[in-house]
Parts: sequence; structure tokens; C-alpha cells
Amino acid sequence: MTLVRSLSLLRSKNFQTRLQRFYGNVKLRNIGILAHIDAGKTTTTERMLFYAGKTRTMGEVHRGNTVTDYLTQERERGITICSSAVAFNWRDHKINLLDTPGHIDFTMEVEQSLHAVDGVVVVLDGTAGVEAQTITVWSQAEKHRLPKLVFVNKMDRPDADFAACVSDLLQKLNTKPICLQIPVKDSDGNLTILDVISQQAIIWNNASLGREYKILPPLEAHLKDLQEKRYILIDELSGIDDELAQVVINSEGFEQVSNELIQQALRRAVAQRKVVPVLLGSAYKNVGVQRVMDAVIDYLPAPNERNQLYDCFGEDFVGKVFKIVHDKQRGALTLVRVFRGELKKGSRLITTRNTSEVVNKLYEPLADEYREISSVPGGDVAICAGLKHTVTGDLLTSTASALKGAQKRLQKILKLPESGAKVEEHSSKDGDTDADATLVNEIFATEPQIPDAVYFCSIEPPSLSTQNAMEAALKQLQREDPSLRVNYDSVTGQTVLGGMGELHMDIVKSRILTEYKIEVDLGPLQIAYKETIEEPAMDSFQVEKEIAGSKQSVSITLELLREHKEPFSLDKSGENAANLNTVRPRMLHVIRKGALSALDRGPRVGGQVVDTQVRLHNITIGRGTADSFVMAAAAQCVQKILTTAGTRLLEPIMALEIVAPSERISAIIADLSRRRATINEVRPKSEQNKLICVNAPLAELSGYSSVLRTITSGTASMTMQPCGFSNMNSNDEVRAIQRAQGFE
Ligand SMILES: Nc1nc2c(ncn2[C@@H]2O[C@H](COP(=O)(O)OP(=O)(O)OP(=O)(O)O)[C@@H](O)[C@H]2O)c(=O)[nH]1
Repeated sequence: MTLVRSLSLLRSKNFQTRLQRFYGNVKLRNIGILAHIDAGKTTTTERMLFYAGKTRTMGEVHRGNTVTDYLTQERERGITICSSAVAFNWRDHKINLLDTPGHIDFTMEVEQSLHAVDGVVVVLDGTAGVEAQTITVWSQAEKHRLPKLVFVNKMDRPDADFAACVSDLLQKLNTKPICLQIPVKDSDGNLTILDVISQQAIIWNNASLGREYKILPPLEAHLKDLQEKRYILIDELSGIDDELAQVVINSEGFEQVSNELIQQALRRAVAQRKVVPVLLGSAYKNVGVQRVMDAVIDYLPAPNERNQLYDCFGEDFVGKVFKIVHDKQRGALTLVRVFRGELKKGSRLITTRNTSEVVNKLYEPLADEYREISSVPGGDVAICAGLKHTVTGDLLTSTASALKGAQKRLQKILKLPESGAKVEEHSSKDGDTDADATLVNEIFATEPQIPDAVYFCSIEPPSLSTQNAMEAALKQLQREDPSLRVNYDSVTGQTVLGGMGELHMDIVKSRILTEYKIEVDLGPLQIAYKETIEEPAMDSFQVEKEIAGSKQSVSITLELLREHKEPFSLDKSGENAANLNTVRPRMLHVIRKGALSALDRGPRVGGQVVDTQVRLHNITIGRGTADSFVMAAAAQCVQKILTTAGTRLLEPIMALEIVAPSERISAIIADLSRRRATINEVRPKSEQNKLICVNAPLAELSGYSSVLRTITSGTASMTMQPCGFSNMNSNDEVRAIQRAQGFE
């Protein structure tokens, strides 16, 4: 082939389309928008849609007319529950933006969305800086190795402090912030932004709702500061980026370094997660949002610049389900991030859980509006209709052999062990390989990894005739939100829901009422205690029965040990070795399943038994005994040991961060000490406020936010998130058991 022909082929639209189909569009950005609750994600997203021309009017959270908070519950409550995807064009690029919930009860949603994006915008409240949930979402984004940029919002407020936010990024998130802007306010408090790289002043026009802005030379008074900030920026970047350092050396100073070279160096440093560009503005007052959109294109990576992990699929299609939503007309819609290959209408897809089904229709996302399309190229986001079994978190591909081949190739590239998809995290040598191993485990996981429930409650349909409808509704809700647990309690005969918090459970109830029109009744919210054994204990169990004329018999000896890594083991010492060597692997699987099922419900309050290993010592199974009989015998043996040896309760602990005026601190601490709280830290937060960091048992925090409001006359703010389970003393344990049994 001649050079001219090769070049013209490269330039041809056809070839470009083929390239995009497999490797992802370079003029595309998939980004997540993350923040602590109320920092202004939804307001910022609304502005982006408005400036991009996707909406004609600007939605406001307080008016309940935003595009991304489209569920009734979200509009009523003014919070984001479901992360939703919106697509818009900006500067000749398509941006897919996933708005995610800020409330801690919906952390799982954030986690799923992060699988689907290539970079994130973290929004800070300019008056609060880095807050508890900012730290959580930041570390989630770090786990996914996502490049980030920060938007310091609410800079219109008189108490906003840009420098404090930047210092928070440095201190609390251990990152290297690169300030691209400086805020300036006039005597009326109007915000102007000074751009550090271009050395310009940008003034937004309020009359056009911020659609227009003027770019002016900076005032004489700001020139020196601005120049100094540009030098600092170049200095910091050339310490990281060799190409820029070379330019600085060659031109013997900072004056000659062009804006383009700075931007290119910054883009490289962001992609390597060495720095985080920081921008500022006020979404509510329509200042600065277009610059954030510019920065998404200028500094965050295109799909083809990330996701090398998915290269192992070669030219096969691979995508990930990051969300399922329910649409009245179209039924369940599955939101898929396409990593490689092309997703076409009518394609058959298989999941890591070995299910297979066909995509009936494909749509382009715009929150609650959908445009039908016939195919989606690699790198993009699509909405599929017709998938009935996929759940949030599923990995989708075109054939089972594509999946197997990809696993093998990936294990080879990462030099990970070949036995199955499960990768031992400690087998890797450095931090990045560790992260790779964790990600590979998550990507190929057959079940989504679900955080522990902290609350549970029973759920009852209004009548027997609506039982099936309620079960179908719960099944659908669980497909959308795997952090909702639905169990059937065989002892009480009730359906039991487990969730991440009071708000989570409340939202589930409201959604069943409004979306499925079933008047369900939720029992009182109970704390999800766990149980654990105190000492190792061992026992034997024999059972013999005649079922349908066939004799069934099992004699089994099991031991329970304190161990949190492996839930099941074999005692192959001494005489037991000969016995266990005769047990077939299939039968071992049956015994393991039965024994572990008994750990789901401890003897004290029915809590899950954790940090406990079941060890099989000996088993004799009569000829012709059914598997289900063996499984039941193993479960009964574990139950017998648990009941005889007894268990201790473990209670959920919450981490609280309270910001309050200094004069209220002693009253808050006095109240907290009556709640079995451990005060970790009290430090100044601003001139008038202090921050208290405490850990306290969830059982002591019922209605705490209204108590705090009363103690502080509404001047304090608080965040709370689960931070593990802890032992309790005997008195507290007795009270917990009484409460769980309804005696308190
Ligand atoms: N003064 C001021 N208020 C703002 C600004 N941006 C947002 N707000 C207000 O802050 C509140 C929270 O804004 P949202 O956009 O809902 O914040 P969010 O981060 O999406 O909140 P969740 O979805 O609940 O996590 C609303 O009352 C907004 O009107 C801003 O730039 N300045």
C-alpha cells in the first residue's frame, strides 16, 4: 500500500468510525460528579446542561425541577438518589456526565458509577472545604485510579474561603492542588475570576443567566499577584513534567512558556494523577461553570487514554452495567458503559454470572428523555431496553469464550495467579499491582460487592393478594440497588429488608408506594447487630431418618474458630485425614454450603455470625443419603455449637463529624459522652466554629440530628457514616437484646 493511500485511509471517515468503534472516541469524556451532600453537584450539572443548550430553562433544586434529580422522591426531597447519566456537547466534544448521590446511604451507587467514568469533577462547598463525604468519595475515586479536577463552589457566599479549601485538599486529601483561578470580589460582593494561565479577568453577566461573560485584562492591582501565581504554577508543573522542565531550561525562565505548553503539561500530570487542577465559582449565581466544562475537555482523559484493563477483550464487545432505572413506558432500562467494541441493537449479551439475553432497543441518555439509536461505539454510554436479568455491577460481553480469553490474557499481563478469576491481593508486589488485583477481582466478580447493612426492618404487603406484586417490586428495586438486601426469615415468616441507613429504608418504602402503588407496611427499624464466637468450640451431631422408604444418616464433627479470612477449612491432621480424603469435592461443597448457611443467623438476636470459621473434622454419610439431608445436618451441627458455646454481639459504629460554634462545643460533648461516644478530635474549623470527630454506636444515635439541633439552636451541621462493628460490654449487650426482642 502506498504512503498516500495509507494516509488517506487513516483520514477517511470510515476508518475513523472503525477506530472509534473499538478504541473509544477521543472527542468524548465520561465524567462523574462527586461531592459531600449539598455541595452543589446538581446545581452545577443543571448549569452545564443549560450552557450546552440541552435545556432551555435552568432547573433549581429548591424548585424541584432539575433534570438529573428526576425521580419523584428526589424532586420532593431535593436530594440526588440515583446517579443519572446526561449527555451534552461542549466545544465539539460529547460529555457523558453521571450525577451521583452525595448522601452516605447511597455510597454503593457512587461506587458503580465510578466503574463507568474516565475522570471526575469533585465539587467542594467553598464555605466548608473538604468534608467527611468528600474524603469518602475521593478515596473511592482513588481506588478506581481516576484523574480528578476540583470545583470550589458557593464562592458567592461571604463566608467562602478559597485558600482554606486549597489547604484542605493538601492536608486532608494529601493531593497536589494546582490553582488555575483566583477569586476577587467587588464591594457589592460580586465575584470575578482571575485566570492564572491566561492572565485574564473573567466577569460573568447575570442578566443572561451567566451564558455570556467578558474577558478583560486584569486590574493593575491584581497583575503582580496573578503573575506570581503563574510562575508558581509553571514551577510546580515543571517539577513533575520533564517536557515542560526542558522548555523552562531552554528558554531560561518562565516568561517564554506558552499557555498551550502549560496546558499540555497539566493534562499529562492530571492523567498520571500527580496533580489536581482547582477551579472556582458559584453555580447558583451562574459564575464559572463554563470554565469547569472547558477544563473537563482540556485536562480529563478521553476513553482511549484509560481503561487498559479492558484491552484484554481485544475486539470483542465489553461493557459494564452501572445503573438500572425503571421507566413507566419502557420498563427496566439498563445503563451500560461500553469499554470496547460496538454495542448494537439486537445483540445477545452474556454476563459474568452466566446469564444471557438480547438488547431490544438502545437509547442515548438524557436523564428522563431518551433518543433511540441503533448502535453505540466503544468508549460511550448507552441505555439498553429489554434486559431482564442483568443487575447493577454486571460485566457484559458478547460470548463466553471472549470472557474466558480476556481473563486469561489479563492474568498473564498482570502476572496474577491463573486459578479462576479470584486474585489474591497480597500476591502483588507494589501498590499499583495491588490496586490492579483489586480492580480485576471487582471487574470479573460474579456477585457485586455489597457493603454491610446497618439497619433492617420487616416489610408486609397490605393483603395476601398483593404479596406477589410486593415481591416483584422488591426484586426490581434490588436489581437497581444491590445495597438493598431482601431476605425471607423462616423463623418469623416475614420478608426482611436490610439497608444502609434510615433514609435508604424510607426511600425504598416511598418508592414502593409511589412507583408500584402498593401500601406496604414497614416494621420498626432495627439495628443490624452481628454476632461472633468468643472461644473455639467443637461438637458432633448424628442424625438418622427414613424418608420415602430410604434410610438417610449423617454423623458429622465440626469446630468453630475465630478467623475472618477463610470461612471454611478441613482438619487434615491425624486420623481425620484418612476420613476426609474419602469425601468427594462435590460433597465437600454441599457440607460447606450447609455449614455456612447456619452462620447467617446467630442464636442471640438472629444477627449474621462473623469472624468465624467452620472446620470440618470428620463425617460419615450413609449410602443413598440425599445431598439436602447432608446440608441440613451440617447446618444443624453449626447451630448446635453456636447455641451451646454462645455468641457475643457486635454493634455498628458510626463516625460523626460535627461543626458547631465554639461556645456550643461543651454542651455537645457532654451529650455525646452519655451516648457511649469516643471523642477522637476537637479542632478549630473557622474563626467561630470547631469540628468534633467522634465514633459512637448507632444504637445511641436515634434521632440525634434533632437533639443536636436543639442543643445548638440549629447552629451545628453534622455528617454520619458507618465505620465498622465493635464489641459491647455485657450491660449494653443485655439492653440491645431486650430492644431487639421488643422489650424496651
Ligand atoms: N449560595 C450558593 N448556594 C448554592 C450554590 N450551589 C448550590 N447552592 C445551593 O445549595 C443547595 C444544595 O445544592 P445541590 O445542587 O442540591 O447540591 P448536591 O450536591 O447536588 O446535593 P445532593 O444531591 O443532595 O447531594 C441548594 O439549596 C442550592 O441552591 C452556590 O454556588 N451558591
